[in-house]
Amino acid sequence: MSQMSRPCQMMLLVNPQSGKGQALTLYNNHIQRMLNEAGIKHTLVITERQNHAREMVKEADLSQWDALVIMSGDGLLYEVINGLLERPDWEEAIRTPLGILPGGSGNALAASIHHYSGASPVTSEELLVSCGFLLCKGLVSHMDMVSVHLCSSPRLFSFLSLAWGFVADVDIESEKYRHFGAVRFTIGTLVRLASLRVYKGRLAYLPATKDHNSEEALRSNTMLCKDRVPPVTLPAVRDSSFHNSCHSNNSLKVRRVESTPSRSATKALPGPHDSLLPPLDQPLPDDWVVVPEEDFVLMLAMYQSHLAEDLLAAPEATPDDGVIHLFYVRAGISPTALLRLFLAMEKGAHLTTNCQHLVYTKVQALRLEPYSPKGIITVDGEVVEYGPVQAEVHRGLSRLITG
Ligand SMILES: Nc1ncnc2c1ncn2[C@@H]1O[C@H](COP(=O)(O)OP(=O)(O)OP(=O)(O)O)[C@@H](O)[C@H]1O
Repeated sequence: MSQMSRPCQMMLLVNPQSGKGQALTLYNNHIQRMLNEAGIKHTLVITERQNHAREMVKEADLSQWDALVIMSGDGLLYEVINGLLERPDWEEAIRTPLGILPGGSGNALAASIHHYSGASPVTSEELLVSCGFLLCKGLVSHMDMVSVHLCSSPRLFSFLSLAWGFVADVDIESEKYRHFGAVRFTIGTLVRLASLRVYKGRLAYLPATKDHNSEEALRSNTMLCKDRVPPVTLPAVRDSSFHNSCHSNNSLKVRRVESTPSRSATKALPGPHDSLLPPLDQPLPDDWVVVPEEDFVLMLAMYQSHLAEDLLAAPEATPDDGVIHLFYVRAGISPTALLRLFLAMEKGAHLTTNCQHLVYTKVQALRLEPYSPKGIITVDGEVVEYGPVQAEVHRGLSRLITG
């Protein structure tokens, strides 16, 4: 963790439609004064439509900005990260410190940052104030980034989660309740529990090793991504008003293949090289583990602690631990037992419930091949192309203001 020179020029992107549609009011009532009192100059940018933020950061002169801060749900940060990684100078661009202030209904990253600070859980409004304070402190950590390959869409980058089955369905089906705020997930969970279904597919993963998530591994990535040098001369001041088994080892290694991982079709595109993933249509190397079951209720890959404000899905996760926290729930679990798991998840206690259907393991990469022709896969809560998907973690690739 390093001390950021006080963010002298911050671009604050606010999505006025996020969550209950109150992000601008929250900015005016809480954040503007906090930033002004902390002496942080910021330019307010109100996003006007989908992909506005993505296009803006793709084109922006990043030397003018010490930090890009998002006040919205996680969806806007997802756009910003993918915009940065689409730039020809992606290696430098992705080192721009990123911040988040909760303005959506999920606010998973904001809740994770609050959790990493060691503070006890808080209400939604208190979370905003807490994240505001952490932002003003301006400490920057590394944050893992996961590259995600889909069948025919371009590779994309994820900072939070990859979901299939129950969690993805609840996330998307509950969007119609987003004006209720975080309660939307509870409503969505109850609705989906009433018609619990089984999702068929094949799941495989490359287990995490001590070596790959060691401090040395982070340092080697850090050497590639040296901390951003603050601009020497700052532009003129901007007007801020412009505006268990839970556990695992029952999996079998099965596939044997001749081929070694080759660079996939994305090699000409910006972004880091995925050294662990063969092309999606090719077999996996034999050090991958193929899960023996093919009937699931959910698959959830997490790289931050929180799945939503009040869902501590991966209690052990830290922003730069270099691992994907992989959970899956096997078919056969009763709706009551699944509800119990989600209730326990509010305190991160689901891993100690002795649920025989829940499996948790840490991985470096994974591949999922759903069998059913239709369904939902989400990346950071956004719907992506449905079909085979694979992902690889890049330790500490980006920078996150964690306070
Ligand atoms: N002015 C706007 N009008 C409509 N959509 C917008 C606008 N600005 C941004 N967006 C889009 O809204 C989408 C959702 O944003 P985001 O996830 O940040 O909020 P949310 O959906 O309310 O939050 P959550 O995911 O926590 O429910 C993003 O894809 C973003 O591109």
